Amino acid sequence: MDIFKVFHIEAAHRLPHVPPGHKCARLHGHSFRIEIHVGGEPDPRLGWVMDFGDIKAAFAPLFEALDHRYLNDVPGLENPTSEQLARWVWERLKPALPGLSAVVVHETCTAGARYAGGS
Ligand SMILES: Nc1nc2c(c(=O)[nH]1)N=C([C@H](O)[C@H](O)COP(=O)(O)OP(=O)(O)OP(=O)(O)O)CN2
Ligand SMILES: [Zn+2]
Repeated sequence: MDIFKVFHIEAAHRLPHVPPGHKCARLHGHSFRIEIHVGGEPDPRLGWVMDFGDIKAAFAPLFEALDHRYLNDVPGLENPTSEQLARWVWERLKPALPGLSAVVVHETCTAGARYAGGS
């Protein structure tokens, strides 16, 4: 079973390593949608894998670090692509949320990245 909780983050960024003239070199912003997925078997009595509220509590420090920020200024996000953001969230959330199974970052309605550990 895989459960998920969705967070919305407003943030600005620019991509410093794109080719000359690429639009994403310019400062711009997104309403990022971040899905936090947790895997496991539902507890037989409670009927849930874990309380969605506990996912929210675990993600809270990261929400604070990302929401209404210039992502390039956040340590570890100097090149804030969707891929790097998904990995950044995973690495910081996994210790607090051992059942974490995937981090999905929607940068726009049509584009994003999914990270589930590994490469
Ligand atoms: N692999 C990646 N490619 C791009 C990333 C990224 O993080 N990983 N980021 C960008 C830009 O930040 C851009 O804001 C989003 O790109 P894009 O989907 O091209 O944005 P559009 O809104 O213009 O997309 P359309 O659906 O074509 O209108 C670029 N690439
Ligand atoms: Zn962008």
